[in-house]
Amino acid sequence: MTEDEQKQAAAEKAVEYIKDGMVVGLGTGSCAAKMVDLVGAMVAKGLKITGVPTSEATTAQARSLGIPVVGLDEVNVIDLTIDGTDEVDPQGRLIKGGGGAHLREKIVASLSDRMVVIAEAKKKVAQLGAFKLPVEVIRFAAPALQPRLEALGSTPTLRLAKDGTPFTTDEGNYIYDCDFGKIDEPEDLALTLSTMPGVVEHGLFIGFADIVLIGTDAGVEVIEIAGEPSS
Ligand SMILES: O=C(CO)[C@H](O)[C@H](O)COP(=O)(O)O
Repeated sequence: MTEDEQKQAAAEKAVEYIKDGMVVGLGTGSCAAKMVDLVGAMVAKGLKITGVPTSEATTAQARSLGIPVVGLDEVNVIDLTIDGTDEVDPQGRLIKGGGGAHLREKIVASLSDRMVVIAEAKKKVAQLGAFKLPVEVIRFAAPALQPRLEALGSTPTLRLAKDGTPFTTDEGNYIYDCDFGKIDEPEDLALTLSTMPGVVEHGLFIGFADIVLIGTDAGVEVIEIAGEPSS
């Protein structure tokens, strides 16, 4: 199976968790986009599914497919969120934010009854940290935060857009991609980053994933994660 086929297989398995009438958090990224396409096909067949998109890109995709989309002012409950990931470890801890949408993604996931994570096989890792941790920061604070992120043991690189200017998130912030090497204590790092003034959100998702679906050559691996508090 190619990576693309693995993503497609994981997305197809994920939409089996969607029932008629559900409010569904719609993730961001190439794997999530395949899931959104499938949700669009379900809506076209007559299922009543309402989407809560996690980015402007996903909002545009969902609207183009005829999926009714709402903001957080219009929903009380999000039944299920389906989203991709950049890394997932055996405890279901994630690094997200490769697409720069982890702020909205984490908010939507935190409001959801369940989070289903979908990915191709290479995203499953023994230990988090080969993927640089995205840390979204307020622009005003960016120059001051670079040395502070270095002091935590990382090499932070300001993410740039294709034109060489700083990449700006949907919320108008910057992102430092932080190379921490292997992350021994993700919970401690998550807490440290969350308490730094100027840091808006980091890409560590701990305690969010309920089910992880990994597309592999042997089919979709279904990993059920035992519940723990999220951070
Ligand atoms: O966190 C994300 C966006 O902020 C994505 O879910 C993550 O980057 C995975 O994307 P892809 O499926 O394209 O590899």
